[in-house]
Amino acid sequence: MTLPQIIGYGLLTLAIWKLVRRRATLNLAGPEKDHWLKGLPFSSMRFQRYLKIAADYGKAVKIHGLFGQELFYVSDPRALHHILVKEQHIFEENNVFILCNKLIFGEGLISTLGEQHRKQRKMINPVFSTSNMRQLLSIIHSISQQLKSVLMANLSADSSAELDVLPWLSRSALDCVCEGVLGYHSNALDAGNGNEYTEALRMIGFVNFPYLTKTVVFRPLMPVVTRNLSLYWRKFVDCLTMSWLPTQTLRNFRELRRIVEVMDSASRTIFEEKKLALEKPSLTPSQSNGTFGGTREQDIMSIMIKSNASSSEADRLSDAELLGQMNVMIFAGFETTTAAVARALHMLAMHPHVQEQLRAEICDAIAAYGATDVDHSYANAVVRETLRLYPSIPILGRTTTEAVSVPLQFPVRSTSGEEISAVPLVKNQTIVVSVLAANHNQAVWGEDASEWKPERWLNSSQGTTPGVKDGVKYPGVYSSMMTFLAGSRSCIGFKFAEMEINLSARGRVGDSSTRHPFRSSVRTGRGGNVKEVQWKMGIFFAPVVKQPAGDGETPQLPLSMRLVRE
Ligand code: HEM
Repeated sequence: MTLPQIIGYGLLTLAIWKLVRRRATLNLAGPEKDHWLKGLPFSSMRFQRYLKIAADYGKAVKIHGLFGQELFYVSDPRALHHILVKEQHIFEENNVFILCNKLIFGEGLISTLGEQHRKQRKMINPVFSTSNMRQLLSIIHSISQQLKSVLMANLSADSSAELDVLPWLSRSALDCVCEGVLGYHSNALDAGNGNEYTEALRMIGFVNFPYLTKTVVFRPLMPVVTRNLSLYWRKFVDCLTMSWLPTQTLRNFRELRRIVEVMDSASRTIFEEKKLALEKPSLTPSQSNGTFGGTREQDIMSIMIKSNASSSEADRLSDAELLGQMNVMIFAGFETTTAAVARALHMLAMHPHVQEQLRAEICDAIAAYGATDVDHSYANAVVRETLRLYPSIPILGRTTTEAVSVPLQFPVRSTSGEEISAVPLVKNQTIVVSVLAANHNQAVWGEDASEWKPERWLNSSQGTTPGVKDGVKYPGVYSSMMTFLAGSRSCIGFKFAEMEINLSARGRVGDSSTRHPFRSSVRTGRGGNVKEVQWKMGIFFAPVVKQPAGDGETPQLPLSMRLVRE
């Protein structure tokens, strides 16, 4: 055995020992663990399982993770307000999450805690104002048009054709976030024109190769490695990434490291070019177009750099912190929106009547106003309902920094069966926030909570507000749903995301300039097998084709599409 392997196994044993010797502390009812090692089985049926646990045991439940670790699985509205808004400082992201994000993306929002995070939010929040987002509308719209052209090139005039739309939606989402956040033309939709940076960014998504998921095995080791090997930990990583170490996991790790290096070097160049362009406004746009295509100064990073430069010294972020935001935002805004647009198209494909109604509304609006950015209420309803029912990030973690009691809206049972309306937690308790169960909670969304019904958002004008019942609602930043979370660590880019998903989804159904929109329906077929799409739950949801028609693993979304001529 080699030295790095001995150290690796040693650290793993230490981590396992720490986990195994944990005491039972969570006084809550919940399902038995299915497996002594794995806890809850992470099978492809996780979606239904996570909902069933909340339906069977209530909105605060004890579940088990790896090595029997007790997890507080929570979707109660009052508890989530307490955890994410009121006492957020007691419920932080865990060390492993923060440290890994810092190693991969630098010092951006998802890599910082406490005062540093608060300072960053204060600077960045105004950058995502509605007026700044509206400035980006035309850029997103033109990328949506380009997506349309690419899809149309794959369709013949009259007959329908099957098309895996997922890679194109992913490329389009990357172009949107690169243009919107960096002012960088990634040209991902122009498939033959990728450069090293664009390819590296594509690789951090789930569609191409989920390096972040596949190297997850190293994550628990990171705090131990960085703390105990201090200055030498980089050397340790060098050993791990030596080319002669054979396993696939290590190869994935090496590839992730290469991707991080490409991202880091490119974002530094873009950052320097931006600073130069802002310092020397006399340069013409073509002079200021640097290695990566220059900036229009409307993008989020340009606005952020400008506003940072004019803020007080106490509020100002360092260059390293500004740089970190670039990588973090590309990551945070890329596959989350890909998944949401893909899900919206899939839902429209399965509900032709909704698709028809949406198309009619879009065509009517265009006939009446002739504009491309009229607000479409039915399109908004389709997007909202999709984001509610299928949140791109279904569950997320937090850890308590001190012992605390969490109040509940809806009482649950303790381990011994008595009713409790608050849950005492010890320090370092791992919490699983279930966005999924919150968004499906019948107590606030009604008995049809798990049905896809865009109309529920239209009825709100008749006096009922979706997601509010008897004064009880979730604290989410977006329409009372938890998809973009709540409080000071909620999604900072939700307005950007909503705008992009809305334009991408309605652009596929009705189009203002050509009036030759797409129709899609789920494809049946080849070899007599129906291509049934299933959404696998991981860090994000990803569509795959069920066996035997597909392999049940490769992310893809085959739709049958045809052009509709009026
Ligand atoms: C459908 C699309 C999206 C969904 C569902 C989504 C959801 C979320 C969620 C749940 C979080 C909290 C994560 C956590 O606490 O661990 C988050 C954070 C974040 N999101 Fe989004 N997001 C989306 C799109 C975007 C976009 C387009 C951007 C940027 C342009 C963005 C930027 C961020 C950032 C920077 C954070 C970290 C905020 C912080 O820690 O203060 N997101 N997002």
